[in-house]
Amino acid sequence: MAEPIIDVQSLHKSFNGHAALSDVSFQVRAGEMVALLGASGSGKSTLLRLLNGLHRADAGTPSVVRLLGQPVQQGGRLSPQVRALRSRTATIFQQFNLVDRLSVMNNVLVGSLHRLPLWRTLLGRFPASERERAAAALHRVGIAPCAWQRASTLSGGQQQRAAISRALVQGAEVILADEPIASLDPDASRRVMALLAELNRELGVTVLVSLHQVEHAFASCPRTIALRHGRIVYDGPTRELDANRLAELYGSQVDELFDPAGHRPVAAPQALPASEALRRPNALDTTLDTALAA
Ligand SMILES: Nc1ncnc2c1ncn2[C@@H]1O[C@H](COP(=O)(O)OP(=O)(O)OP(=O)(O)O)[C@@H](O)[C@H]1O
Repeated sequence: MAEPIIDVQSLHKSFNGHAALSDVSFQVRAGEMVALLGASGSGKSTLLRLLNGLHRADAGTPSVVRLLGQPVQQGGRLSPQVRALRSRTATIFQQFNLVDRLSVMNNVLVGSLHRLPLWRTLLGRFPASERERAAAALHRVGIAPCAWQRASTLSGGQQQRAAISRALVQGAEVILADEPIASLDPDASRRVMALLAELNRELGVTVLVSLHQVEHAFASCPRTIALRHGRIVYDGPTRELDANRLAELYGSQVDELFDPAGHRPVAAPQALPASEALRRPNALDTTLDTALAA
């Protein structure tokens, strides 16, 4: 069987002597879409940050993280491959992490920086192939008409779709999404989750997405890994996580895992007309270097 694309063994992480994660082990295979479910403080963000090397596990523990068959860290020491692995892995954050005053197009082009020579990135001169790739990504996520707007003028759902386009332009093989819908309204949440599921299904991108609410795991993720107080309490088919099972696993915290609006089916992302982006000249690209350097 193929090597897992995410491989976590006996992961331990504490902050100021308090365990945030204890003995966490799991594997994710290429092409899976997995929900990381848990109430507030259960360790979801900490785990995702350990996966991309933004946190180190506790020194002296047997903690191992491997991504795409390469080591990220072991026993609290980062591997030299971390930077290279980050270019093959995209992290999507709750707060989108776009540069507000750059156009959506230029934010998305940031995904291509790891492929380009420094002089091009400093001059903001992106090759036509990268611009076409960015325009296609914006079209795919349904926000092509917004390509030349400032990122700050987009709605939360549109900003999150821009962040996902950046991951597409990057060519990420794995998307680690840290509560990507936590600040979105229900409709935008469903569309963003449907989009992640579409990319997983159609492009084979492996997705690990942390979620507060089980409804979204049901709608989009065949498998759920549930965390409670920093430990895995369930790892299996999402469909087997009924209300009784969740109550058993989470006790009084269970209410946090249900959307008060209830379970509704996920809408397919709306297909919008082709981008004007392909027709636009380079004019705004020159602002990119200044903004990135600031
Ligand atoms: N940088 C930090 N310094 C100190 N404690 C931290 C830090 N980051 C996380 N923690 C603690 O680790 C535990 C797990 O936090 P984490 O943010 O990973 O949980 P979470 O499941 O992502 O929560 P939420 O859903 O609220 O974002 C919590 O007790 C939190 O207070």
